[in-house]
Amino acid sequence: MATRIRPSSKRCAVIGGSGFLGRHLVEKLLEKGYTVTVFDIRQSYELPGVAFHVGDLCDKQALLTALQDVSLVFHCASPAPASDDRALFQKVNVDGTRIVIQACQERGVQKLVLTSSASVVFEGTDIKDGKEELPYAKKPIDYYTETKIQQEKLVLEACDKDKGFLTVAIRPHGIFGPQDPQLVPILVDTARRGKMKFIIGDGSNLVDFTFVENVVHGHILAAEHLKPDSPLCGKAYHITNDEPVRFWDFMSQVLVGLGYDAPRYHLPYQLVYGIALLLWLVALLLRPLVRIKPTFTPMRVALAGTHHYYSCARAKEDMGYRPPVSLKEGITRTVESYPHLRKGV
Ligand SMILES: NC(=O)C1=CN([C@@H]2O[C@H](COP(=O)(O)OP(=O)(O)OC[C@H]3O[C@@H](n4cnc5c(N)ncnc54)[C@H](OP(=O)(O)O)[C@@H]3O)[C@@H](O)[C@H]2O)C=CC1
Ligand SMILES: CC(C)CCC[C@@H](C)[C@H]1CC[C@H]2C3=C(CC[C@]12C)[C@@]1(C)CCC(=O)C[C@@H]1CC3
Repeated sequence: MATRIRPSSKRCAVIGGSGFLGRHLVEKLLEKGYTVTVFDIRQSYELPGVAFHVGDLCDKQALLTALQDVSLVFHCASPAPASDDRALFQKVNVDGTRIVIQACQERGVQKLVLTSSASVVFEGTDIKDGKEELPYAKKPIDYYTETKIQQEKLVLEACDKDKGFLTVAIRPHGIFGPQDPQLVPILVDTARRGKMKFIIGDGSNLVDFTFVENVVHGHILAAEHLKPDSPLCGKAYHITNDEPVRFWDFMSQVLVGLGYDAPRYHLPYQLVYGIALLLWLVALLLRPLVRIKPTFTPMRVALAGTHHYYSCARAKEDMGYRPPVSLKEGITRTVESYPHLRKGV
């Protein structure tokens, strides 16, 4: 009987490798001596030593081609939460992830590391030092989160030590850092439109913002600790900066760092949430006629006005995780990376 030669454990693929987190992950993997294939719906950069495969992860044949001789797969592709497209989230995050699992199994991939999200347990009300044991949200805050829950379940349930296919899910929260197309750009855009004057609630709510390099570190540690006899198999792990911060202090530090004023005036949380809900309903009703994208969505108001921070004790215990970059340093490096978003530029 012919013996199957297993590909080197340092041959990996990053699905979603053209995105914000994916690109940082690819750069770190290269630095650590991995051979990297990127599979993404678009190619956003070129790097020596990286093989790009442009394709949709819902296309199994394209994935099978990209995953040839790969032993480790990172899956960090997703439509952007802001797209708010229910059918697309279902197609990519759920049906597409099923296809990713099948393709990995058919190609003899040994390890699959999924980028999930800590929001899979968030229902819009306070979470303080949340552990992984919290149940999945029964009422997820949006379609994106609803499909991230299904995606995580699919990947963790696929873990099969007997078949030599091991899976783990990383749940980051509030990723920020250089090249992020969402957090800082949204914030600056809101400030430039004069809408960053208000603090929703009393401003004391604590949140995790996680520097992108720490999230990358968590992914690589998880991949390297994922073995048949390790506790990681089929489990989810919070990866944070382990420094919960007041949501409005974080926003203010970024804004002030870029030359804008920090928000000052307080608005009652329930009032703003109610208005956001109303606007969302109006936008939904008008959708067949016109597409409106309100700044204050109920999801954003909930994120801005509640506590949501998570314990990463399990990652510390099982894989020796410690965040390498402090929040202060992360904010400084992030602010410096956006010279074009400074006030007056
Ligand atoms: N950013 C954050 O704060 C958090 C992110 N996450 C998770 O981390 C992961 C990475 O997020 P982030 O880097 O911010 O997101 P990005 O949007 O920057 O990266 C995702 C990448 O996946 C690509 N992609 C989308 N659909 C497909 C598809 N059908 N086939 C192949 N590629 C596709 C995107 O292309 P395109 O841009 O063209 O759509 C993009 O290049 C996601 O799974 C997200 O859910 C979890 C918690 C927090
Ligand atoms: C999961 C969180 C820790 C990370 C949140 C990322 C984004 C959802 C946020 C980035 C910029 C934020 C923002 C608001 C809400 C949350 C963000 C979109 C507001 C809309 C909140 C209400 C305001 O006063 C304006 C804010 C603009 C920036």
